[in-house]
Amino acid sequence: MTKGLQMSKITKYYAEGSNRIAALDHVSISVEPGEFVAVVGPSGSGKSTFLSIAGALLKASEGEVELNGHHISTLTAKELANVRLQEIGFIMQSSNLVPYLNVLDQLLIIKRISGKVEREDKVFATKLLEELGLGSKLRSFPEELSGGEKQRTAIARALINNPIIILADEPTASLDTKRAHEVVSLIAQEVNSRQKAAIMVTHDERMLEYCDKVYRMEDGKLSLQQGIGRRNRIQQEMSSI
Ligand SMILES: Nc1ncnc2c1ncn2[C@@H]1O[C@H](COP(=O)(O)OP(=O)(O)OP(=O)(O)O)[C@@H](O)[C@H]1O
Repeated sequence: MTKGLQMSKITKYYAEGSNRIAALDHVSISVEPGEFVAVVGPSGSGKSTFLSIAGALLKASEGEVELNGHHISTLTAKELANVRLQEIGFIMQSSNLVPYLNVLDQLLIIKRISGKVEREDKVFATKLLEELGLGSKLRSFPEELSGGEKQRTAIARALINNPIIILADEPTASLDTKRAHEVVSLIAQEVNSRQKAAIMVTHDERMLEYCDKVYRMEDGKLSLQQGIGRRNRIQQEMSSI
């Protein structure tokens, strides 16, 4: 069984008048538990389409998506909604927090949607928030948080259901350089310590140093960028010894 996320020969067509355009063209990628992958590429190259298919928000026209060895391409809408809730953690450009919920409740609402909130859920959520440096902000509302704190809450929310994969769409778009580094290094740390598979779409070249591999999307085609990314760098250093 393949762990993590596997996408095989994914093609996505959109109708454009009487024509169809291939927004994704035979895209294949495998992301293992504990692996943090970046996807870069110009506007319109297919990154959002790719992330939507990886996140079970959009169906591929062709190809297979496997999450921890389970094919998700054949699931019903209801089953897909469940996969999104239980197995995928999303971190978006702006944190998308619910304005009238405090930081702790931002996490517990996710638990409430998936069932009953148990005492251990509260303990887990509190520990997670403390680990992400939000221990003193449990009762704060989004308007009382800095941009970095909002994104850290969003990271905690993405982790609360112990998902298989984390998908981050431009998570640093609304942050200054210092906060951007803090947020992406935290994602990298959590991905590593919790052994999550993670994909981050980014325009920010400075964030690539935290990623194990960097892929480039160009005209719907995805290719691995050699020589960039942490894992590549470690391999290069080892081979030069
Ligand atoms: N719903 C849609 N209907 C038709 N065409 C679409 C649709 N969504 C995206 N496209 C087209 O598919 C291609 C890929 O779009 P996509 O949004 O995936 O690119 P992107 O790399 O995420 O761009 P950006 O960085 O600007 O967000 C583009 O040519 C776009 O115009």
